Amino acid sequence: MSAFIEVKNLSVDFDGKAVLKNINLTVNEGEVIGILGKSGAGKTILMHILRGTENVGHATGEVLYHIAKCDGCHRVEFPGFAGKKCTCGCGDVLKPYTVDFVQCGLYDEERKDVTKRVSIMIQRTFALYGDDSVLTNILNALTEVGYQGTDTVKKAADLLEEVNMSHRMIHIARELSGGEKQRVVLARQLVKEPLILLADEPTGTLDPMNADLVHQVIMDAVKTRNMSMIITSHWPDVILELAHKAVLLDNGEIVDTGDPQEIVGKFMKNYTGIDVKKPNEFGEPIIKVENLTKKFVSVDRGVVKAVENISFDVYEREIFGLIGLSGAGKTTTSKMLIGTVPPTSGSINVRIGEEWVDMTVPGVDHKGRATKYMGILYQEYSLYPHSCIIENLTESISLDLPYELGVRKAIQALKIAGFSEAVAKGILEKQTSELSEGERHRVAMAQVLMKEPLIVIMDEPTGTMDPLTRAAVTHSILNAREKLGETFIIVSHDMDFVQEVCDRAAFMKNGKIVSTGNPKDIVAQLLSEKTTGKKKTDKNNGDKKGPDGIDLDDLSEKDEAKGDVKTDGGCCI
Ligand SMILES: Nc1ncnc2c1ncn2[C@@H]1O[C@H](COP(=O)(O)OP(=O)(O)OP(=O)(O)O)[C@@H](O)[C@H]1O
Ligand SMILES: Nc1ncnc2c1ncn2[C@@H]1O[C@H](COP(=O)(O)OP(=O)(O)OP(=O)(O)O)[C@@H](O)[C@H]1O
Repeated sequence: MSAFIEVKNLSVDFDGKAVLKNINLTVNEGEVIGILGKSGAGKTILMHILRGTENVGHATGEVLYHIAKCDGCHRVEFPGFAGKKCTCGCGDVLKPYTVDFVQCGLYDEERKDVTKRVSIMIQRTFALYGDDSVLTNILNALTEVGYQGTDTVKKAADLLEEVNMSHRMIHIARELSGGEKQRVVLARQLVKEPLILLADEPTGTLDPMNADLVHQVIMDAVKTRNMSMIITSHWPDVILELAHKAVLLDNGEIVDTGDPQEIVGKFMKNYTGIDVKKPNEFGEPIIKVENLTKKFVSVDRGVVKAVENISFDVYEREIFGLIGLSGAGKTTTSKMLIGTVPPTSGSINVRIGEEWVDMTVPGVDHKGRATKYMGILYQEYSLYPHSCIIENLTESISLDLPYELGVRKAIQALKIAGFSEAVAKGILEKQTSELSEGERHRVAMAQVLMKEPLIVIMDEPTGTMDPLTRAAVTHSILNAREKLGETFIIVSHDMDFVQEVCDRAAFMKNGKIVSTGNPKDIVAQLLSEKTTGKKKTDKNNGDKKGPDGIDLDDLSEKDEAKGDVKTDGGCCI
């Protein structure tokens, strides 16, 4: 295998602050490299440098793409093709070239020839035309790369088949579930016939079953197309399953490279588990939910029963988990709890002090009396982009405190959200764009905590966290509960987190709560349903294992049966 990319002594800084330090890395033709590292380690910066379509900080060193290129049509192939006839059929012979992304200007043709064949999937961002159908999204992608074949529609259909999305061709993109969106993103990227796929946390916020489906289609594409891939994931299992070689990035430096098993072991060596004791007893009920139902009317799906007749109590100081596959009704439930989505029927009462507040009655004198003591971290959180971090944690959320007190509280809240004291102090004056995705997510968590809520609802709080950061946050949540007596409702796909942090959990399926109890038992129940339908991918041969594995199309039909698509445009009834 020839070296395709060689990164030599690459360093990147922003105004003198180093974020990548002396990186050396080789990616061979068809090789899959997994990058592990804590939040803020520099994974995304490295991916963007390799993508080569934007200037990222101030870079020194070399990022060499060894390629074979046709002088006539500018087609680029792996270096091993040098001396062979051009693959586009133009008749010219491919010649060896090396392009250095550090030296070469952003708009230089030689760089653009290479970046045309580099694809990226970015964490938490579904780069799709939301109002267009899935098919139109792929046709647009073909137009964008200048595809002029007479078989454009067939080509688009083939790509959708490759990512197992043939059954969703005419669906509107924004109405797809997260896992489906990610598969369409992949199809759009495959249009470029990439030599390398840069996958930055492609499945961070998906439930285990959808994450498996996405990994499977990514891996199948990598095998059948003989692409190289660099994948970052905070789930060590993903690296174990997909990568030939792993790299451990820490604080901008590569501290180890080698066999994925060995590197994952090193990454996890400081993971000590959680030693905060959970209490056996809680206070009186603080939330009472009875026969709660929410129906939406959707243009293409008619009436969707997002939540159907659920009842549960949450006790003061309890950490209560809501788990279930994508589309089960968890987010809708949490939005009804905080009062942003009105229920179709049923009741939600929240106790503030000695008084019960009916959350179904709007107005400051009704549900408003409770909502000011409740905080929610949305899955699709956002920060104020034109304010720095300390402003985001104070003025922007109308917290009127003397500056020094604001800073003190902000540092406390950032520590609960998993930042060390030194890092918390260091980021206060930074703009949100200067933080990594995981760091921004944890600032949003701190923003919720700044308002001293009695009840905290967190929707997918660990989606962007590596296991070590997650352990720090688990610790802090348990400590916060012990010291401050807060009550938490945690909606999560992260089964380890649910088991570690929650006192009790409810399993939601098709809008209903099917069981409530000890988090370990509830997680086991969800996972047993997942494994019944799981098909594994082997990184070495791409075969789909498991005679009992069910077909992807079967799974999709199940998704459809449970209404596994979101419709922002749907209205409430
Ligand atoms: N535009 C920027 N200006 C200054 N610093 C930045 C900028 N973008 C990122 N950084 C810093 O660079 C470091 C690495 O960021 P990066 O996004 O690569 O982290 P990451 O490993 O991908 O983390 P995560 O897992 O949280 O996404 C972080 O400390 C971040 O604060
Ligand atoms: N505004 C809406 N209009 C129409 N249908 C909706 C709307 N919001 C949610 N739904 C549907 O309700 C069902 C439950 O969605 P919900 O987001 O609550 O599930 P979830 O369990 O939180 O999923 P995820 O884990 O993917 O966030 C899904 O079928 C979803 O498509």
